Amino acid sequence: MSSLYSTVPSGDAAVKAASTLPIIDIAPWIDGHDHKGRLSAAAAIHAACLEFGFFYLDVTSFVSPEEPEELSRLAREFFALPQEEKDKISLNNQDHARGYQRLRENVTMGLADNHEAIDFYRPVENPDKGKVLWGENQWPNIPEFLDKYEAWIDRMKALGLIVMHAMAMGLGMTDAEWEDLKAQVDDSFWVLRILGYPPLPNDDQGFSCGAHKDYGCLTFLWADRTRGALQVFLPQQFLAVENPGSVIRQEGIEEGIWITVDPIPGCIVCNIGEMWEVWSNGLYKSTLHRVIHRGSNYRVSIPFFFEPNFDAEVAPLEAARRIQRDLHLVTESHHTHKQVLEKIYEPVVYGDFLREKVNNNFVTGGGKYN
Ligand SMILES: O=C(O)CCC(=O)C(=O)O
Ligand SMILES: [Fe+2]
Repeated sequence: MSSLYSTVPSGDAAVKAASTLPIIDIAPWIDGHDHKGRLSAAAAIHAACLEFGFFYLDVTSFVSPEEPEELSRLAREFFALPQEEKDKISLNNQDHARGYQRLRENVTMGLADNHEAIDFYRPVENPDKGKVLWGENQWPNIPEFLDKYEAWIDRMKALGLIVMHAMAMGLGMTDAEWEDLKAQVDDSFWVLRILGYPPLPNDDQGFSCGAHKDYGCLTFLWADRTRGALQVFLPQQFLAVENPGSVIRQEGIEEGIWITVDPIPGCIVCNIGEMWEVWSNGLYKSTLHRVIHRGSNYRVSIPFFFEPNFDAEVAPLEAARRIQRDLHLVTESHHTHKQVLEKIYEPVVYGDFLREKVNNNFVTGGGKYN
């Protein structure tokens, strides 16, 4: 059910091929009767969240392979249009969040990201483009674009609830606790992003997408076959035993290494965002990742961000606290665990957190990933 996968080394000296991200098959959660299968998928997700904050989800039982291929074809058709055509759905026409963003318009930590993108958010009642995040989505005028993407959004929303349920089981939540958590995500304020990456020139020291953590709940990333582009940061603590010689010191962040996470047919890459850090009271960490695409092709990726409801009050879950207390009993003398136990994450209302983030980025001229 869970297997190991080694990624291929990229040319970048700071990247080592040490990836062992698990592949977790969601099938038992699609067919209703395999309780044991569900439990072991839930346990595998729990282990992956403790260790990496990233894993592959095998979705062959849930998504037909042609579906995302078709989305990618539609995305390429849009990105191949003349600039003036693309600018007709610019996010500046709307609430500065929904719409098309030009190549290098997004800035992460002071550097322009070498990608273009279209963003869609959950539609709102009474849209008002003068209000942060409260405008209307702008769809390209390409036959079938809207229908195919809406079908994908519905599918990813359903997957979001499935993975959340599996995570609740992985944390040992009771049915009642799961119902409470479900009520925070059953009207997800989702985001769909369609990203287009021309190759980053060799002499460009920037990034296709700078290092960031996702800020929400769950990210489901479908990407085309391009290899060596997406990189995930693994802190040293998880690598020390396996491969002590390969740890690269990183200035400004923890020690660790960047691994490449290549696409696997039939799988999407799943990672957890900062809201899961709060729910799990830091038991799960959302992980830094970035994109460096230096190949010769135009890369397309389509992340779907399954987020909490806009008004969800996200606070540490009792189930995570139970696990932390158990850990504490096992390792009572261990200083780090004492600190973990004492630190309680501040609750946040997801919509307030998101609004602040978007506002700040707008004021500072920063980007989505700052
Ligand atoms: O394009 C990718 O592979 C990753 C994009 C990403 O991390 C994001 O949009 O948050
Ligand atoms: Fe991301």
